[in-house]
Amino acid sequence: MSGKIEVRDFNLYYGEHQALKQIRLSIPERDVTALIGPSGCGKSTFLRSINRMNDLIPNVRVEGALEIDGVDVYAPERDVVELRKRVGMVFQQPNPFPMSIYDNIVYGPKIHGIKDKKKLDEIVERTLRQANLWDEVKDRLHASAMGLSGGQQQRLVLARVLAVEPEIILMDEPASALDPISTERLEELIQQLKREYTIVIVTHNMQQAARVSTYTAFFLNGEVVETGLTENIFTNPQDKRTEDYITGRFG
Ligand SMILES: Nc1ncnc2c1ncn2[C@@H]1O[C@H](COP(=O)(O)OP(=O)(O)OP(=O)(O)O)[C@@H](O)[C@H]1O
Repeated sequence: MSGKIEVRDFNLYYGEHQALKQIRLSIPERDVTALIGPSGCGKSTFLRSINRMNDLIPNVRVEGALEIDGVDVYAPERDVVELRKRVGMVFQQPNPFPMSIYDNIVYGPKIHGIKDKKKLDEIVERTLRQANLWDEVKDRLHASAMGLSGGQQQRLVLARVLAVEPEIILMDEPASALDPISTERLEELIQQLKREYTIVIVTHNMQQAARVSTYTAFFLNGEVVETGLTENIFTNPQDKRTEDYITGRFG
């Protein structure tokens, strides 16, 4: 069975420096895949390759195949705007736009041509409910998003991503700037969202990977060393390097 995202012999270079080496990975649909590994091993680079965020960095070159639903993300005819609509992204630091909660969410749908006020209102309520934020903000939708707590901002960013109806959500250490309670809420949310979305999450926190993901890929020095069911990776790793990393011998 092929995955939602299929990666074969994928290489990425920053100028002369090869940051990803012969990546082979199959990422299943409607589930959570965690990318783990020590700092600098290429996790974020790989994540950004999926929605071509690396295109924004000069001198980046890629080789090999990275496909979503069997279509190459790097094909010359690929529409990058449409790609980023299908593949949303949440970063380490919550990054709401400096505008109201409401305007943050309708920003994407408006760009994609939705103008009807009733439809926009529906999108705001639906996505804030999906992000478990509605009850906390429903009385202040027109207040600035900058007044929300960090944890609320991260859920708002997620609602903003959901507003353009993506299929895949990429998360780059989404909880690393959050307190433990906000982290727990975000992890619960990831569990809910995986029924509908394909989620790929980079995390430094191995307990978090174990809690939220079904599949894990272990990266080291730009390569995928091992990939499989999270419980197998954590309890019965096949590669000595995976074992050394998950038992805390390095990284
Ligand atoms: N914009 C860039 N220009 C040049 N080299 C880069 C750039 N971004 C990352 N790199 C290099 O690519 C390699 C992989 O970095 P990347 O950030 O993907 O690793 P990571 O596993 O996500 O690390 P961390 O966990 O610290 O975020 C590193 O050697 C890094 O220095």
